[in-house]
Amino acid sequence: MYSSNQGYPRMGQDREWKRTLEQFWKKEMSEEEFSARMKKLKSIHVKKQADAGIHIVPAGDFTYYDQMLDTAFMFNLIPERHKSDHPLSLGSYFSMARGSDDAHACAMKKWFDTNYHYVVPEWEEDYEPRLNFNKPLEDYLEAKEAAECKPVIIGPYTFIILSKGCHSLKEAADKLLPLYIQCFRELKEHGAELVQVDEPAFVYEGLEEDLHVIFSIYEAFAEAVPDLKLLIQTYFEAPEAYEKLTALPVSGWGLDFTKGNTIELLKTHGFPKDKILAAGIVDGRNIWRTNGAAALDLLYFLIHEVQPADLHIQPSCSLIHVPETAEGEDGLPEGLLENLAFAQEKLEEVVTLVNAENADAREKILQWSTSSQPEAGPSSKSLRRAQSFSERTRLQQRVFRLPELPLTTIGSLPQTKEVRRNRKSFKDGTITKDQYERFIQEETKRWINIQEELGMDVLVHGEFERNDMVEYFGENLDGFAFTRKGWVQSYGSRGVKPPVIYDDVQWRGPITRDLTLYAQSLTEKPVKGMLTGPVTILNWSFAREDRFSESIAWSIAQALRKEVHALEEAGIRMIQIDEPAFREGLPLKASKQESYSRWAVNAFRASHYDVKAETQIHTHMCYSEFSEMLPVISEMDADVLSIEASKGGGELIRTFKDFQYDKSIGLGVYDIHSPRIPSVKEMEAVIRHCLEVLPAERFWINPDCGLKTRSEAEAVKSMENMAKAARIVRESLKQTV
Ligand SMILES: CN1c2c(nc(N)[nH]c2=O)NC[C@@H]1CNc1ccc(C(=O)N[C@@H](CCC(=O)N[C@@H](CCC(=O)N[C@@H](CCC(=O)O)C(=O)O)C(=O)O)C(=O)O)cc1
Ligand SMILES: N[C@@H](CCS)C(=O)O
Ligand SMILES: [Zn+2]
Repeated sequence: MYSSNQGYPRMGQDREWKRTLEQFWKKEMSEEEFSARMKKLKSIHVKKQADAGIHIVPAGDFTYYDQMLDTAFMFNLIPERHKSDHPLSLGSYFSMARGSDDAHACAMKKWFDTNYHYVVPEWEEDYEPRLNFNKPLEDYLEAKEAAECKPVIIGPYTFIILSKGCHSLKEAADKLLPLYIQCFRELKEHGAELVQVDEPAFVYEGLEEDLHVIFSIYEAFAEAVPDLKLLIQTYFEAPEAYEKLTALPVSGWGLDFTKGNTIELLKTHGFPKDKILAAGIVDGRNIWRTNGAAALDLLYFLIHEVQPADLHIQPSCSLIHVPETAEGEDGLPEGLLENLAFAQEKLEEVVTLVNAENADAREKILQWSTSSQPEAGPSSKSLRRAQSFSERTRLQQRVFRLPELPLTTIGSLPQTKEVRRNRKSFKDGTITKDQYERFIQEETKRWINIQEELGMDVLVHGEFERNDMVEYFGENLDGFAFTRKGWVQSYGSRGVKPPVIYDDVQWRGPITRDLTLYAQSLTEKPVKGMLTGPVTILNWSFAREDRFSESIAWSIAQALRKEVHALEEAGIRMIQIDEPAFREGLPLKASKQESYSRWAVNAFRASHYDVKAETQIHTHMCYSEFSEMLPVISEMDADVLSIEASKGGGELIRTFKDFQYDKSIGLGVYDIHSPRIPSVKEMEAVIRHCLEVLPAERFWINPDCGLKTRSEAEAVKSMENMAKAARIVRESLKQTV
């Protein structure tokens, strides 16, 4: 048996990777120094895995930004707008990721059901990809002296399925096939024996239709590089069409045994003889110790199915979804640390499992947490507002008297260095609570004035008091614990520190009321109260696994409802309950989606169902493909839903129209994740496209997410352009009346 890994966290224990990237972007470091530092970090990650005792260490998982972007760049899928005199320069690479003065960034989407965002590869018309360089090979050559390595690469099916702009799977596959073959040949020539080919898209239902293309791809690989062992890696669910798929001419399969019915599939259909099984036994998506007894049972079963020499034990997916190590996390509630396993601890578990024939190892395994099957907690109920949307909207229009195409923002305003430094000083005790709160108030006041000057119709307080939209609520509710360094990459250099839900969630008292009221006291215009919704708090935390998700979401909703009432009683009349993770939590298998949608909608509605008809409830979602989820989103019954519309907004709105979505829509007219400032014309065009589909009274105008990552100058200029665009359109609407 071998121990193996699929991918290592990139951030670095002290977020060295993030800091290196950001220093380079700020031009505080030369390209040579940047490359040298990144190379060093890459080798440290390889060494840490080898030192943990992992036999087969991945090479190629390290990136400067994102693995899908790397693959697109390697295959020369560089959109024309990002090409420069040196098309293979870091300038082009980061321009694709983050945009540049004259080129908008490539889109970002959630990676399956995770909070990690990948850069969406774009296929331009008639594009002919070519192999610019061989990234897995370069990383393999760098790593192979330090460890036994397995190059990893995103497989062609997944790469194409997650791309946009290609006409057909077949056509794109035909173009990519020779490039993959060249990659594989070069790897083989340089000594690689086994390559991990990530095909997580094999878990999607509907795969059957594509099986003939998938077969033709992998048959071509088998013919072209017969001596190289390809191991297809799937994760996050059991693969579809298991029996047919496992007949592919590859050397092995990586399967996730922590999700879906993978074990049943093997029990029913067996595992193909003489193939490698890379068994994902240690959950790569949570931070809990493995249930030792259950893992041993599974291991005994697998040993009977597969020759030990063909059995690799590994985490269920890449470890980029968990923090690097729990070592040093000594500020947690008593008894919690012993139950935690981050990446390093998970690798130790893998190594111990491989040694399970040794009695000491077995004893150790049996001491790991024995969390039982989840117990039922409170279950959700279907509660909803007493009045229909049309009744509510009539009353609300009388209260708010907003202009056509009302202008607003999504909540957060720039979290500048100064904001973060002040919070750090408060946490370190170098400034007092009073000083910190005064600073936050001053920043809020300054930005209320800026928003007034820019002509926003509905203002926000700016969320300056929040480290993160989930962590902050966790800190102010009972039942959550916080790590010091539990950072997980969210996109590019940005990280989140998901709180740990380890106990019953309870409301302690008003969280957002005072600052929202303070902001409201400074302006005649409405200020939106700003909350993170129950489903998002759940999905972006590491939740206990001895309760069903439905019960936890329901408890969070009960706590948030008290916050909603505290705001309403204080006179706040618009409340936004953000649910950006609502779509992301949707199970990957269609057959499991209905149950999730039911309890997720119930939790969202339970958080506010008994507010007054005049109280306007907003919600916001971002970076999601939710057109197929519109019936569910409509059931959430929010008065206003803000969504991304800057790319293909018109088409998206058409989907809303076709579905007869009847509530208001906030058009996210510009992409906030890029430092690029969109022009008035661009945003005007987006608004006009949407107006071709639905009338103006249905729309609000806003950015596509919060502005916390932007600098003050970028935020002000973009908001100014957005307001100009809205006013131009308003004027032309008046003239056509
Ligand atoms: C909306 N999004 C979110 C997602 N998930 C969340 N949990 N939260 C989200 O908001 N998923 C989808 C998207 C992803 N978007 C983002 C956007 C921005 C960030 C981000 O900016 N992350 C920050 C870290 C934020 C944070 O928690 N900050 C803390 C700690 C700050 C810190 O690092 N302090 C320094 C000292 C600072 C100084 O002296 O200048 C230190 O401790 O060393 C805080 O503000 O207090 C990031 O930097 O990556 C994430 C996801
Ligand atoms: N209100 C939050 C939503 C992010 S999804 C923000 O503006 O940052
Ligand atoms: Zn958002």
